Amino acid sequence: MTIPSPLLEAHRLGKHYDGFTLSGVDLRVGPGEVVGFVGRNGAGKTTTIKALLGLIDPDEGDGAVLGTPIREMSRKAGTATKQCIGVVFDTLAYPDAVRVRDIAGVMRRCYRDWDDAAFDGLMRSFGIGPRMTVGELSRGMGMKLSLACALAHAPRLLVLDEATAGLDPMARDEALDLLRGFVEDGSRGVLMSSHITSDLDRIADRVVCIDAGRIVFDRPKDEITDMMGVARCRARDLDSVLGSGLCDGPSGPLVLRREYGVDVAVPDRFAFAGRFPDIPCDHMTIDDYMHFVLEGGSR
Ligand SMILES: Nc1ncnc2c1ncn2[C@@H]1O[C@H](COP(=O)(O)OP(=O)(O)OP(=O)(O)O)[C@@H](O)[C@H]1O
Repeated sequence: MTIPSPLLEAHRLGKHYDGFTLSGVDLRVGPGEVVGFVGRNGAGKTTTIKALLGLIDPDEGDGAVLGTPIREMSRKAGTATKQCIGVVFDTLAYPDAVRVRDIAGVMRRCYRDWDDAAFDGLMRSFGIGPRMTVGELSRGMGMKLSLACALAHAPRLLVLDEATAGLDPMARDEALDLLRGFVEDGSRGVLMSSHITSDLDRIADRVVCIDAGRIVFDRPKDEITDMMGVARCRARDLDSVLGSGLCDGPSGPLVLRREYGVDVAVPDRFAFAGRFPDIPCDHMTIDDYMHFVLEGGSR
């Protein structure tokens, strides 16, 4: 089976700032994929995204977006590629006095494949009138405007940095449906950084976690949420649970000590339940798994 060319890829990407180093970052978004990019505040998500989009120069490594090398993204070769990328950061890039309809006017001139009907339809469904000014939009409405702009120029790749942060639960549902629909034909992809891991539980195909500038896991989401479990053990169960061989992850067992007992990450919760029917084993969320990887120990 041939692996389709990635829409976005980074190899050993690095960037040094005073007090922070991004190092050895590998990342890939394939056609048809929604990739969730998670990590604590200051872990390096935005730095990675900016390096991929040519907004900052990486010090090490390389990568490509829609086949264009990332070091070309800020040059002439990147201009055509940028026509095919939709980017949403968590801040609005438009001045307060500009009306929504005027933004569409500017976008129409910037993007070859800009689709007025798609933009108008999205704005209607988001409840944002064309005469509203940017200054009149709430944070969530601003996010919706950015998302509509990103989607209405028919991109092949969407890069979203905390784009669902300001949305209420209903609007988030709507935005997640749009993103799922966006990748449905199998040719387009989404890279989405988010602290709202429940959004990623719902729509991500893969989850990549960065910590202190390094990738700490890159796993299919279903492997975490469908297969893995959190065994709620008492201290006296620990030796038999860890000795069973049913809790060994890629780098050994992952254990989190709690006030009431010990949580153990379980790669296959069905096998665990068969062997230890009396020990409660909950399904794992992305949040749980991040806690295990970022804060857990081996015992
Ligand atoms: N231009 C810059 N100059 C110096 N340091 C910077 C610069 N940009 C980012 N940093 C530092 O790089 C680190 C990573 O920042 P980054 O914005 O990539 O984190 P993040 O994972 O996106 O965080 P958050 O979840 O809070 O948005 C931080 O310590 C930040 O202070």
